[in-house]
This record gives sequence, structure tokens and C-alpha cells, in this order.
Amino acid sequence: MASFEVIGGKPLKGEIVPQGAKNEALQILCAVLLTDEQVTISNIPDIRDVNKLIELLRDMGVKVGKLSNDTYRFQADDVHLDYLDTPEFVAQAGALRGSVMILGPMLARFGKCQLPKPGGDKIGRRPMDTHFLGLEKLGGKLTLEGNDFYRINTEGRLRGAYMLLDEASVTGTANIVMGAVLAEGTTTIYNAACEPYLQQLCKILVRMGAKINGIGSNLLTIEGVERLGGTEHRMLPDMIEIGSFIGLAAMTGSEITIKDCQIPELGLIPDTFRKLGIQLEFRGDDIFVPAQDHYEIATYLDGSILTISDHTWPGLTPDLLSVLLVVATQAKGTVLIHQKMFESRLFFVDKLIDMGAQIILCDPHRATVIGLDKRTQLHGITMTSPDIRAGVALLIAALSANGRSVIENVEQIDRGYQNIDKRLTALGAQIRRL
Ligand SMILES: CC(=O)N[C@H]1[C@@H](OP(=O)(O)OP(=O)(O)OC[C@H]2O[C@@H](n3ccc(=O)[nH]c3=O)[C@H](O)[C@@H]2O)O[C@H](CO)[C@@H](O)[C@@H]1O
Ligand SMILES: C=C(OP(=O)(O)O)C(=O)O
Repeated sequence: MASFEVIGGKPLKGEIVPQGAKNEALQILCAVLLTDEQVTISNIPDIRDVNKLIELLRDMGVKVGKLSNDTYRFQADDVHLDYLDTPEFVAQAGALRGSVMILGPMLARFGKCQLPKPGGDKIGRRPMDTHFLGLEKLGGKLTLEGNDFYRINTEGRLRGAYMLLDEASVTGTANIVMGAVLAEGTTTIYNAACEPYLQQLCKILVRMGAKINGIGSNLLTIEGVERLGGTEHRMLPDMIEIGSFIGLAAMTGSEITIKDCQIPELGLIPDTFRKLGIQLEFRGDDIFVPAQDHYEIATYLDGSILTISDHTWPGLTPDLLSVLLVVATQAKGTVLIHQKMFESRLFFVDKLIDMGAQIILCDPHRATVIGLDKRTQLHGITMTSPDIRAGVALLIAALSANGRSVIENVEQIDRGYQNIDKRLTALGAQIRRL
């Protein structure tokens, strides 16, 4: 287990370029399985989860060529279906969440797929039901082995169908869309997830020859085609990383410019930080965060305490609530952070309380943060990173804190943040990988 030693309390300064989006990359990489032609993808982040998925595709027989640091060419013209029966495949696929999105493309193109329960953050129940409800509507037959191994197959081509999803699952929608693009006839998906990465997936599929209407809405209509071809695609910047940098700047009183953010794709993220009193300036496509000694949390119009909660897109992503919570600990005012989607994502507040933050964990979903208004600094401690976003939130806390902190299990952070220690050190942070 690797750790970060952090000496906190120093303001940072400078420019930082966000990496390509982790959760987009996981969707787009799975889409290469839908064609035997070449697909070239750029702005791929160099992070653990993405590298693991690329390795998995390679071991499944996909030809993978690295054209530059962030650009790869893939060709799935000789997929080894037998590899799915090996213990190596089971271990690899079970090690990350993104592998779940091979289900749709494999079922559509080869008529079968199998998968262990996927990995990813342990942040509460993460049901797979929507994935299979949708794929079964398209004609897939699911066999469950125990509670944690799924096999799905179909005789002949998948067939288009109408479906109203029970929840707007992001990876579930991605799987169903990738099944439907090669199905016979029309598929209508209502209550589809529609966040920017899903839109990016639909756009690459359209460039590959798919027929998809309603992109960006929760009603997708897909006219199946017989085959898809090659294309090129560039990943968006990672909106969660952008939000993490905004939070880092505010919490450490730093002046930071975040470059090339594709601001129109950020949805509610900038305004949510503004509700915490953080000043942001859009300079072209860059976000400039000035050094601020204080920031004050807004109240509702009637003066009552603000709630910040997650919601399916275009609501606020759940993946930024840990960062928003940590930033609130040094604001002036009080906020209720309500994590609706996941039930085990707020327990990391114990570590912040140990560092001196004023937080009441009301229940697994809700925490009230009473900001310290920078009257007292947090103090450094030794802590373990429980999941990717809590990990980065703790890193931000440690960088703002007085003294030395050690964050253990930073592999969790490495899952989604490219070279974070080196990139923040370039801004003046004191972080050492142990
Ligand atoms: C690899 C990847 O892309 N992971 C992201 C993906 O995970 P993932 O696709 O696994 O998450 P889902 O969208 O399926 O669901 C997330 C959680 O929210 C619940 N839920 C979902 C939709 C809904 O309408 N109501 C509801 O309660 C689900 O039961 C689940 O507990 O989307 C999540 C939600 O944005 C993000 O946190 C993850 O980072
Ligand atoms: C929860 C996340 O990732 P995963 O779905 O890969 O566990 C995340 O990116 O915040």
C-alpha cells in the first residue's frame, strides 16, 4: 500500500491542465469492441482504472497501439471469446467498475458475455439490475451463478424494444445503448442517464455509424444497424478533477488557473462552488480561482440553511460531494451535505473530525458541516483513503492543514487522478510518495 506524506498549510499557485475524463474513458474504451475496424482515442488519462481496462481489452485479443502519451489505436478484429473463461479474466474484470460495460458490446456483437461482480468503490450497494433488465428486454438471457457471477447470451441478433429504466444508471444506460446500436429494429430507452460522458459515448457511436436520436435527453431512440465502423474520438476533460482543483484552491487559499475546462459541459458544478462562497472567473475556457482568505456559504432566500445534494444529470454529480464537504469545513456558515445515491460515502468525515473539522454525521446519507471560517486550521493526522473521492478530499484537507499528514492506501486516488502528487507539487504543494 502506497502513502502520501503531506506537509500542509502552504498556498499553491499556478496553472493546471485537467486530465481526460476517467468515467468517459471507461465507456469509450468498451465501445471499441463493437467494430472490427480501427478506433483511435485521444486524451486518455494515464490512471490505474483506465490502464487496467486497456490491459483487459488487450488480453481479450483487441490490438492496442500506443500512438503517443494519451492516444491509442484499438482494433477488435480478433476477440478471443475463450479468454472470458479463464481465471485471469475473472480477476481482471472484477478489479474495476468500468469492465461492466463490456457486457452490452460483447452481447450485441458475439451473442454472449460473462462477468464477475464488478469492482470499483465500496460506497454502498451498487445494483446491476438496470443493466440486465435492459439487456434482457433486448433479448439477452441472464444466468446468475451465486450472487456474484453473471452470464448473458442471445440466440441470433438482439431485437429492439421499448424500455422504461427503473433508474437512470450511468453504466447501465451505456451497456444498453451499446447493445441496442447493433440490435434489429428500434429501441426506445426512457429514463436514460444523459450525463456528458454518456453523450460522448452516443456521439462516438454515431460517428461509427449508429443511429441515435435524443442525445443529451433521457429519451433515446436507437435504430439498430448491422455493423459499425472505425472512427476517432477525443475525451472531455475530467469534470470531477476540475471540481477537485476548484475545491483545493479555495481550501488552501491558492490562486489557481484550471486550463481548457470545456465549461459548458460542467453543468451545476461551478455554481455549486459559488454557493459555498468561492469566487470563480471564466477566462475563455479556463477557470481562474483567486486566492481567498474567506468564503461564505449562501443561505436559501428565507435565510434557512443550504443543502447540497446529488442527483442524476443534469443534477449535481455524487462524485463531487466529498470535495464540497471538505471545502465547507473552512467556509463561514453551515451547510447540509446530502449524499442520496450512495449510503457509505460519508463515513470518511470521522477523519476530518479528527483533524479538527466541525461536522455532525446525521445518518449515512447526511452530514452537517459547521464551517470554521479559517479561524482555526485543520491539523495533520495519519489516515487511510477509503475511496477515490474521499481520498482526494482528504488530500485537499491535508494540504490545507497545519503540519504533517500521512494518507495511506493512495492506490484509491491513483485509480482516477493522474500523477496527482507530481502535478500538485508543480504548483508548490509538499507531497511525497512513500
Ligand atoms: C465508472 C463510472 O462511470 N462510475 C460512475 C457511475 O457509476 P454507476 O453506473 O455504477 O452508477 P449508477 O448510475 O448505476 O448508480 C449510482 C447509484 O445511484 C443509485 N441511483 C441511480 C440512478 C437513479 O435514478 N437513482 C438512484 O438511486 C443507484 O442505485 C446506485 O446506488 O455513475 C455514478 C453516478 O453518477 C458515479 O458515482 C460513478 O462514478
Ligand atoms: C465511484 C467512482 O468510481 P467507480 O464507479 O469506478 O467506483 C468515482 O469515479 O467516483
